[in-house]
Amino acid sequence: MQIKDISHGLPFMKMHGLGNDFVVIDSRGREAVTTPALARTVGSRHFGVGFDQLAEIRDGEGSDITLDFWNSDGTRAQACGNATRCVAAYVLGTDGESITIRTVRGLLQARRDGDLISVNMGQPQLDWRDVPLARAVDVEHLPLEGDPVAVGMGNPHCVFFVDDAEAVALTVTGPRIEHNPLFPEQVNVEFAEVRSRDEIRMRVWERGTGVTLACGSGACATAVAAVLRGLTDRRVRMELDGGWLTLDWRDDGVWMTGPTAHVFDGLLPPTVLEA
Ligand SMILES: N[C@H](CCC[C@H](N)C(=O)O)C(=O)O
Repeated sequence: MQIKDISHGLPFMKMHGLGNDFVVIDSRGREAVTTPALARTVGSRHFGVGFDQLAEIRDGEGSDITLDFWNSDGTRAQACGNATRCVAAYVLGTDGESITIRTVRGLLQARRDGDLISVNMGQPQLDWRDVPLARAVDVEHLPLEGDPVAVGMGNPHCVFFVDDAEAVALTVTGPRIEHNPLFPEQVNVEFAEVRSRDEIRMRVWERGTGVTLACGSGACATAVAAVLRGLTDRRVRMELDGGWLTLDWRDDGVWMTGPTAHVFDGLLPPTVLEA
């Protein structure tokens, strides 16, 4: 798919991890093409292809590949766990075992795990400046109703522990928290119901996108928050609206394991490059 001449159309792949869906553009060997306007145009579910995130693959920088993430509102995301796993599956092909991926957040490692793909999403950021938060507060107990935990996974997350995740009004509470002034770069919002020491049910409102069926970095942040609160062990299974992930907070970072799917290959008209 590494096509250099894109004057007649821009090839893309539609992929998803647990229903968290992506347009993937392989720009290795040429200039990157994504702009905020292109992301918004292609990201519209009415007027474009539609996606939760766009992932653009670029040549590696001391890594096998470099990966940039965009939300459907045209903003950048520093991390996207599910897209990282999908792109890893594509680059690994049938024979590859392990690759390194440069992202804004640093160098990530992904590897095949049977039919699944695992990625090390790195260590969580637990200093308020790194999340980032607007002022010095206890990240384990934010001064917000519901007593949430703030966790950075390259991107910011705010994790609420609730009795019943199904009962949460995601579209009401999500945007309210996303735009709370405590989060200068806005925030992804997770609602987690702890079922046992090794199982969590989680639902998510994503910054710049809205309700999605799953969020990999959000799943990592939720697993970390649950460990910090003493609610679960370091390895948990997590049920999201779109399926299951396994999270394991190890000495070298938070590993996330789950399925990936390639849906179809397509060609965007050259006009998207003028947007
Ligand atoms: N779905 C992604 C996260 C997107 C995060 C994005 N909404 C942001 O602005 O940080 C994941 O699997 O990690």
